[in-house]
Amino acid sequence: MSQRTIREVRAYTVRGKGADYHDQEGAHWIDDHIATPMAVYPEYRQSRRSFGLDVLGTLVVEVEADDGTVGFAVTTAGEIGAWIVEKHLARFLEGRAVTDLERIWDQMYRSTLFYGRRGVVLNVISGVDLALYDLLGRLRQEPVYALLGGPVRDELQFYATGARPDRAKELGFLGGKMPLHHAPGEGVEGFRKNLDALADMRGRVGEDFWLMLDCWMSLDVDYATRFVHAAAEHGLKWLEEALIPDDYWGYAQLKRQAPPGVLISTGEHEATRWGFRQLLETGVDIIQPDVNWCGGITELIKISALADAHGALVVPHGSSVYSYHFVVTRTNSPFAEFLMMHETAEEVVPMFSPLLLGEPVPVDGRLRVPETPGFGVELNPEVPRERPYTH
Ligand SMILES: C[C@H](O)[C@H](O)[C@@H](O)C(O)C(=O)O
Ligand SMILES: [Mg+2]
Repeated sequence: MSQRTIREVRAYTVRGKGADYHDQEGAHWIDDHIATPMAVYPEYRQSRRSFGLDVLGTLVVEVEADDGTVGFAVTTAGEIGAWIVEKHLARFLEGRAVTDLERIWDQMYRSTLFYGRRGVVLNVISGVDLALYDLLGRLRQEPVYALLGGPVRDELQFYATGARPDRAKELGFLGGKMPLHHAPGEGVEGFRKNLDALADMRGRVGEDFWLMLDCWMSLDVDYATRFVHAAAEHGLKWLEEALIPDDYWGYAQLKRQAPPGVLISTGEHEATRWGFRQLLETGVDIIQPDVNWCGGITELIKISALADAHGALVVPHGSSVYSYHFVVTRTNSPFAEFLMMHETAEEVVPMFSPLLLGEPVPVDGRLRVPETPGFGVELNPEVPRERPYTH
């Protein structure tokens, strides 16, 4: 490949499903009275959309090389993300070599420190970084996993996240992770209902199937400690994201107080090597960076190495093909998450459906990552998109 440069960067928005998988319409298990940090306010307990979980929508970043080859990626950042790409970040890419991944990442990060560091800005940086990897793969005619050192295993194995771990077992997954439904504000009755739901599912799936609970930042240390001890009796494999992401001290305390045998996991709302350094120092067992949000693959490489040195597993949150190409290259990521986006979590559907064409899904809980160049997916031309800003 002769030295290619980047000709143009473009940002588009898409509404409904796609990379913002919380942007669903109608009844869906992912918005059915799930415990959240907003559950301290009773009026926001039933629906996460009621407090705006779906406000961002999907961002599509396209990066075009000087020979017309286009790489792209999708993430959760919507119109605000499109503005950041077009009005701020494009300057660090256009005219640069397509191989300048480290310098471009570093300039995007340093130049946004005064309003960035985490959250939506890191979602956007991730989207740009992933689009660059996609472009590089397409230009070299190689899958992204080959750019990352090649696979360490022939296929991925998945656990499923959704309301129906019993169905996940029938579909061949390693385990099932359910949302916790009741937050501390729902009192003793809520605590009991949370435990009953776990006990009931344990009864349905039998003794050996992995069962995990996702608390989506809703608990406090006292509740989480009491709950994880009670849940250990029902063979809980891990308790996920029990506390708000900023409470590193709480995670350290929870890890110290948790019973041996139940793992403590977190990190889907954490970003960058510095955020994960703080998290790893708490002693948590599994970190769950989302490659669409934590800084992209350029940053996930660093986060993963840091986790390996701390003896922690890296099991990335969701993010479909963007995770699969990474997970298959790392021994400290022995399995992956599959988020069940089917309304009742009874069937396997592509996570970002209908936005991507060629998005692979696990069969019998397993997947051989396709060898197609880049991330191996295309944008579905039938999904309407808009370019709200230009530069
Ligand atoms: C099911 C959870 O509440 C979230 O919607 C999901 O994104 C998540 O936290 C996960 O781990 O998949
Ligand atoms: Mg989670």
